[in-house]
Amino acid sequence: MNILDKIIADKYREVELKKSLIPVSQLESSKLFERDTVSLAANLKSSSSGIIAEHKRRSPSKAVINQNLNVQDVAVGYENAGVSGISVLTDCKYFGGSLDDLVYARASVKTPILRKEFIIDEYQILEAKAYGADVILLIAAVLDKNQLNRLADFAKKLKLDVLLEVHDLQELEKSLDAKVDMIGVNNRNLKTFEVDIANSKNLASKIPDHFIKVSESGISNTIAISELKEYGYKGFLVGENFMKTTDPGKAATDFIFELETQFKKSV
Ligand SMILES: O=C(O)c1ccccc1NCC(=O)[C@H](O)[C@H](O)COP(=O)(O)O
Repeated sequence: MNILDKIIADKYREVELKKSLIPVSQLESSKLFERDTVSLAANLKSSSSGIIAEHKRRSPSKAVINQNLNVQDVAVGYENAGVSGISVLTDCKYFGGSLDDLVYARASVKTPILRKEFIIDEYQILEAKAYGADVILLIAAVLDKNQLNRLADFAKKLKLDVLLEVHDLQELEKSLDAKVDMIGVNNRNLKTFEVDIANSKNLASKIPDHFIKVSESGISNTIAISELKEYGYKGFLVGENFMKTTDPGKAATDFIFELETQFKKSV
């Protein structure tokens, strides 16, 4: 069993337990459930920085990244830096995140928030809405075509944006009918943890133009972003590169400043 299989097996058990503890009616009656969501896709289409900055305490590939930060400080720091979106990991066992992190981040910023989770059931999409997310992630590696289409439709009905993540051509082809806003190409192979930015470049031409292209993982410098933009990418998910510092907000500010300086020099 690879790590992704383990995460998903645990996730099915976790979701069943949660369903038995908190009924759907309770999620639907939460105050945040009524909130108007903000579109990450719209932000990425406009001339925003394109950076989706992640709150990530630890991960299966890197163990501890940073356990000493307050999620609200991180979210506010990211928003002040001018990111286009904020990604909050809510998985506890493998990433040290929680739905509380999502609520605290939501309370502190207006920037669109992605619930970064291994979604396998509609219940988790209701949770995303009830705890203040604007966007959900669907991972093609762990869902069949019917599940992808069904979960994407469900999220869209709740006015959530959908980022659909693929790693290879087979996963991409299975995803093309889903009514999603963004296709994310993960540069990290979630089964082996190998990271290669070339993955985004290789798949770019296979993604139809009506999807906003997002490149995910292993992005550690602004040169990589300039290169990815030439392949049509509008969004860039960055986690560890910011979170490994003592001040992720400042790291994101410096990164976006460098990106803008680079852009001005090129025109
Ligand atoms: O990051 C991992 O080790 C990982 C392992 C198994 C499943 C998912 C994993 N990461 C989730 C992500 O997609 C990343 O957190 C995100 O793309 C940011 O990546 P990075 O900038 O490399 O931290």
